[in-house]
Amino acid sequence: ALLPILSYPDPRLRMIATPVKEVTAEIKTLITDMIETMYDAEGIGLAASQVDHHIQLIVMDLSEDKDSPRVFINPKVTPLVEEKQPYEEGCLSVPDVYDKVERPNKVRIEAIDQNGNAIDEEVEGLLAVCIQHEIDHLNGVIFVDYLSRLKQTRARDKVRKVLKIREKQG
Ligand SMILES: O=C(O)C[C@@H](Cc1ccccc1)C(=O)SCC(=O)c1ccccc1
Ligand SMILES: [Zn+2]
Repeated sequence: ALLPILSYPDPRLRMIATPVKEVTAEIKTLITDMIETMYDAEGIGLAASQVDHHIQLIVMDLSEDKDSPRVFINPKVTPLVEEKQPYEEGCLSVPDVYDKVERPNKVRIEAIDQNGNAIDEEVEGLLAVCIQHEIDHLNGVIFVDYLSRLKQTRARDKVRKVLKIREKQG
């Protein structure tokens, strides 16, 4: 089922996600719904916080054909390089706002997948950028927090406008 995505500056986006103890049937259903919602919203990632479920769960799919979703539960990221690179980021909770954010672009990801198997990978590029963006969501951080006050104000105004247009479209 499609889930409603919370929009900036909704305070629920600032909640801290709790660790997943057991991958229950409910969580497996949530994973399916999040993947469907991510594709519908044309995103490459989605954190459970964005759909008002405050548990440490992320889904991502960077593939061309949108047919290889990845699930990260209780993810931990460790930078593997000192220097940070700028990358044009977007966010499904801040529609139509894109801006450069500096992040380490090579990281180690430790997590578990939906079957409880350990994930321990070194990734770089967009995958590294996206996983850090999603883990930020689990910690109540949104990419606009890294931008100037002026850009944050503009982002709030932009989201208000986009939501009004979407309401009219019904
Ligand atoms: O809000 C989210 O977490 C999803 C977000 C993930 C993300 C994209 C790009 C950089 C960092 C994190 C999106 O999918 S935004 C929309 C999108 O598909 C996109 C935007 C910019 C570059 C590539 C893809
Ligand atoms: Zn986001």
